[in-house]
Amino acid sequence: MTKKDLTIGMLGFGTVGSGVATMIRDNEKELTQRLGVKVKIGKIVVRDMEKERGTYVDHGVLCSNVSDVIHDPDIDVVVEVMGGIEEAKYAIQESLKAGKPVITANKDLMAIHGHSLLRLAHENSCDLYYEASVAGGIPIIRTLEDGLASDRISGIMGIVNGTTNYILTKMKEEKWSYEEALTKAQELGFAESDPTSDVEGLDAARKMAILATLAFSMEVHLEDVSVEGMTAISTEDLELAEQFGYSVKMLGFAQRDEDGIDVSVEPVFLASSHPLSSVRNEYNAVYIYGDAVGETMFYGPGAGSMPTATSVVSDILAACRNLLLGVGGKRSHNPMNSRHLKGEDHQSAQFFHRLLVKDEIGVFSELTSIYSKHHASLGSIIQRPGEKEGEAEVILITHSLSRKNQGEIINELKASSSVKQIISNYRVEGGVK
Ligand SMILES: NC(=O)C1=CN([C@@H]2O[C@H](COP(=O)(O)OP(=O)(O)OC[C@H]3O[C@@H](n4cnc5c(N)ncnc54)[C@H](OP(=O)(O)O)[C@@H]3O)[C@@H](O)[C@H]2O)C=CC1
Ligand SMILES: N[C@@H](CC=O)C(=O)O
Ligand code: NA
Repeated sequence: MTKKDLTIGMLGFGTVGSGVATMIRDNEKELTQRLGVKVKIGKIVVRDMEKERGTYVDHGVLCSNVSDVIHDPDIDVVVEVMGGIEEAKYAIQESLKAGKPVITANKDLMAIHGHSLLRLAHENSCDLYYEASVAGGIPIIRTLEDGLASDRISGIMGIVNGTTNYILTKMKEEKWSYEEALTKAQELGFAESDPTSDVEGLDAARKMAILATLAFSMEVHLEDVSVEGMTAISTEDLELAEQFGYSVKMLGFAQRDEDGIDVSVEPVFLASSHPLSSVRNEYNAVYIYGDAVGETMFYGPGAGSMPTATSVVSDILAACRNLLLGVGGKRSHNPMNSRHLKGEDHQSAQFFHRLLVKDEIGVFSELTSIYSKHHASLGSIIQRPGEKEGEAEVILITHSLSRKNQGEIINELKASSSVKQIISNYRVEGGVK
């Protein structure tokens, strides 16, 4: 291909799209130097042509029809930053079929249709890059695809949703209510338009499915991720965690051993000494265990206009470079390992249980016999007076046990006449204190 300026067609001009346009304008010199040719935005598709735009844009480039971009022969690279599933999927498929490399920030789409879209990209000798879809400003996809490609990854633990980490930080440090913190996260623009997917863990689950696919070279699907949201976490739980040397974090896990893989998103009591415990506000961090490298951690902003644009524009550079060299779409999407999900009997973790029990002789020994019957040994067991006469609170931290056994313990505790309430039940990570 002879070297000419390259033209981007962008689908969407919201938080991310406007950051991309700003970066291409402000970093023009650096980008041109790195690529050897100039990159310019030729067209931008928006929904509302009349809307006031905070970022400068030549109104001649705005259009309202996706087809105006994907079928325009002058557009070399398509950037999908409009979000949603069906229309975005159609636009990406058509662009790839038309031989145009695509960059997307769309985690919702990649978590569901990523496998088929990546195959389509390879079949059409086009690149499909999606760095911004997980941990917006952290180059985590490149890290798994390239930086750690030589190693065998056995586990990932990550804070991959900025909204929930922001809420938990503000509830703990500023004593804000859950509602206040969520409203502020929405105002600051990190929460999804419907924040249910943030607080119920679905946004993090999508990101963990994408990361697990890359880490384990396996087709991990969104349905493979077990998800528990954060809405049941109380201020009391946060205080209690602190007293015991933990912080409460919404963590994504992807773990693999000889029994298979286990991918989850859940609220966790994380030891305060663990590096992920110090990740505050809307920041993201991904902790990766490789057999050879050992422990690594990648930290940075997980969302926001310019951090996310950094990943999108780096992807644009990579796609443009390949286009100029005529080597686009060479990376095949061909997971090496067949997917085998662990059953609950092979998924193990430690647990923190807080129970309200009758303050009577024999209750303590009944409790310990329930735990030992289900093969749970206890790291700590503490009894405190309850608020009412005749009640006591018991806090138990188990050693590692299977989720199956933990489920059986919970069922038995619920059925016991000595147990009035299971106040809280959390997975514990980072060592029993
Ligand atoms: N915001 C963030 O920090 C991050 C976002 N992402 C992902 O990036 C993508 C974009 O997010 P974000 O920029 O926040 O979203 P916004 O809602 O801010 O912007 C969406 C843009 O797309 C346009 N648009 C939406 N639907 C259509 C449609 N059907 N036809 C034409 N134009 C359309 C909108 O037009 P109009 O302006 O006229 O309304 C708007 O310009 C999403 O997939 C998101 O998950 C990923 C990482 C971080
Ligand atoms: N809602 C998401 C935005 C980025 O993916 C988050 O809070 O992390
Ligand atoms: Na990223």
